[in-house]
Amino acid sequence: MAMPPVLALTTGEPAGIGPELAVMLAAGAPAAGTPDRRVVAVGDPGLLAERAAMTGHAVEPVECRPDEPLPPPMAGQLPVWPVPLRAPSRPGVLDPRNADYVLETLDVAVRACRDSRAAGMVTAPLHKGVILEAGHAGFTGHTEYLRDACGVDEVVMLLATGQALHAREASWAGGPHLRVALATTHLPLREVSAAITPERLERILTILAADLKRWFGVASPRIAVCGLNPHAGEGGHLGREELEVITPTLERLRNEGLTLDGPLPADTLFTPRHLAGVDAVLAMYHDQGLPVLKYAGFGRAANITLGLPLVRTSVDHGTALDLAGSGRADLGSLQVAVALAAEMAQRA
Ligand SMILES: NC(=O)C1=CN([C@@H]2O[C@H](COP(=O)(O)OP(=O)(O)OC[C@H]3O[C@@H](n4cnc5c(N)ncnc54)[C@H](O)[C@@H]3O)[C@@H](O)[C@H]2O)C=CC1
Ligand SMILES: NCC(=O)COP(=O)(O)O
Repeated sequence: MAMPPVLALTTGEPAGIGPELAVMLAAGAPAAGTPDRRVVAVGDPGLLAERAAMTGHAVEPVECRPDEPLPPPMAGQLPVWPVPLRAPSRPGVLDPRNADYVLETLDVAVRACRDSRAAGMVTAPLHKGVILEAGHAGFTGHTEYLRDACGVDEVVMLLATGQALHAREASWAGGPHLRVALATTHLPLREVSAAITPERLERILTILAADLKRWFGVASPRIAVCGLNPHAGEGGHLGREELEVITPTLERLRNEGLTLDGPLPADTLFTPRHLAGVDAVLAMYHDQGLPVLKYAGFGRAANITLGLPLVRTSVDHGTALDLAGSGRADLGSLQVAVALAAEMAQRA
């Protein structure tokens, strides 16, 4: 039987803002221009009902079976594929007993995507620290968890904001319309240099170029690559990774047909002269690229995992434990992430 094209929204860390954002999404009208995809929350229906009441939203979670079509849409109802909390959850108070709950919501969504019961998954934020505390050694985030769950060798974290969220041909032409990808994701800074290998850069750039074409319709992507060191190494005086690893790798990939600028000093790459005509920037590490992206569009950006055999988008923020239960969290990034997943699902 043909299934309705739904997006699975994992509701994330139960003590964070994810559950109330799911409720707020169900309470509001779809963002303008969003392709018609229904959202089914993945999480504990009781938790969602409690957060709806706490934040003053008249939203009723309706339990549905993941292997059956959703009931007809009704205003004020939020369909839920149920996953039971392992322990009661209070806003702002982390409990390692719920780590398995959070991971199970991801497993349910991945299975639904792989079985074509969902057109894609959108993830509300989880708390990496509490999952590690619960004993899931090596857990570093959705991106790496989904890589392993899908059995692929490499994935790429890309954040986008503004017009750069949408499939189009035109490259950067001014304004806060950025796509920023990362060569390394959740690594301590002291381990970044060793992780910047020719093999990793080649895998990341190959996926990035292919998925800019696939998901964003960029026919011949041009990617600007940051150096690792100040002034891209200052000719080897401030670090040798550019000379020994990054430059030769870019050279080899150019010979294979990729259009790559750099390595460029990261402090000047994010200026109009260097961004003009660029389709994405590759930063070497998390806090080299993401502060710029978040300055340009925090709350209106989405995170996309490239290289997966399924559509996954996410919010640009974390669990915001300080806001959980208050109803004051900004819904903007989740709306953007849902709209982008719906758009990507049309191209899948
Ligand atoms: N997609 C995901 O699952 C992500 C998870 N995280 C995780 O979240 C946890 C907390 O991370 P932090 O660095 O504290 O970042 P955070 O994004 O949770 O909070 C940073 C600041 O932004 C504010 N903020 C965040 N989201 C907001 C929203 N929707 N509306 C209004 N204000 C908002 C918070 O109140 C706080 O002041 C960490 O465990 C981190 O790993 C962080 C980023 C993404
Ligand atoms: N800063 C982005 C981030 O931490 C997102 O991580 P992930 O859980 O989506 O892998």
